[in-house]
Amino acid sequence: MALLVNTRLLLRKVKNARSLMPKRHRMKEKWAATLPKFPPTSLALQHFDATYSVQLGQLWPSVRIALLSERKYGALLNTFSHDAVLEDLQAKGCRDFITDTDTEALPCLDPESVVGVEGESNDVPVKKSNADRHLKISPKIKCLVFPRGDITRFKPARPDTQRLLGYYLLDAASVLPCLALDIQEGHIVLDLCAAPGGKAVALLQTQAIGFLCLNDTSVSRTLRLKKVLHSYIPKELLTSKNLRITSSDGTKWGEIENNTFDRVLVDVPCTTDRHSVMEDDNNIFSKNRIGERRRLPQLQLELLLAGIEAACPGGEIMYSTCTLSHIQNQSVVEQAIHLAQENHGIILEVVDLRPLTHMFRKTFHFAPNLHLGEMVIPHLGANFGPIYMCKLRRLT
Ligand SMILES: C[S@@+](CC[C@H](N)C(=O)[O-])C[C@H]1O[C@@H](n2cnc3c(N)ncnc32)[C@H](O)[C@@H]1O
Repeated sequence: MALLVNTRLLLRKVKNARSLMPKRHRMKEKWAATLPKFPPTSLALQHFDATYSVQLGQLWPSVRIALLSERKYGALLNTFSHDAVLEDLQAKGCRDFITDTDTEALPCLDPESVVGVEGESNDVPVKKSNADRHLKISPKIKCLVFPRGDITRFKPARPDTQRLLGYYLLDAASVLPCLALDIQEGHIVLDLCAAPGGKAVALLQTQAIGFLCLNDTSVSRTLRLKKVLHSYIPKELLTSKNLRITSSDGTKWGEIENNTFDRVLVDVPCTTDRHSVMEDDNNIFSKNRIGERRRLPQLQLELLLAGIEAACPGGEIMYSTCTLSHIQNQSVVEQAIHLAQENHGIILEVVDLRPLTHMFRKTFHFAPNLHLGEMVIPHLGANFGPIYMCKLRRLT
């Protein structure tokens, strides 16, 4: 009898101890022998330690700590909702980081407008635009954040009388590519990898889009995207007059519909660094996804090239990821600029986003001196990102 009681006690202790363990060690009903020796989160961290310590140098230890700590969210305000959500969130201490900016103009931009690309392919010259000192930012997009160092969590949004939710929770830095895309009245816009739809909801807040094409190759994720749209956007704006939703392979888009769109968002699949070091589920560093991970830069390049072809001459393309990886960020952009010219005769310039980083420097930490594009790097005081973005303009 005593033995039975002791065993029960022991089992209860093990159960309690398990609930205190990090998520990766809490695999449901699995015996220790079947747990992977190196869980994907450890493999991801090993990989990042090896590559990012070289790439980011002295910055890596602080970025690493932030990546492994609780992330910060932003509440993208749904301006279609009838509830007084803005006032409510402001009363809780949040501020709209988009309107509450440093209005002081960017002091001086270096006059250099044509630069070489860093790395081995330095023979490819990249034309950089002369930066607009004052960025045009849609006054309709609002994203609320708690102050620096405050990691209060947002409550889930509630539906209003029309069943529309008041805000969409996301990494506040992922609104930046949407702001920088600079949607103007009547623009025809393509979001090539759109699911689950956070950025699409942000783009629609501008209320300026003439026609929006949303695409994602995954059928299940496209269904999620449709659900998200119905939870945030009034149904009269979700008709075939304004919107098309498809589940095609985005790499083939340029062959079907080229020279068409004023603005193209290419928010590609990537190693999703924060997820990869925190969650074992659906982790691209798991052993059975090695091939998929190795193919990512090629897929990203093909998607960006398709987006470039889909844009019209004069149109603008935003490439974005949520990884710190140089190979998935700057290298992809460099190669795309080169191949667009070689294979399709398309000449591109890189749009200087320094006015944007200057404007939002109170809210985000940006990587210093990036040669191509801009990147929000995680920081304990403002734990957003990583988000990389690079904007291209078609000159021909
Ligand atoms: C980073 S997520 C996009 C997130 C989305 N933009 C948002 O803001 O919610 C990348 C998406 O690319 C999609 N994807 C992967 N390969 C693709 C392809 N060949 N064509 C189109 N979409 C693809 C994935 O299904 C995934 O939903």
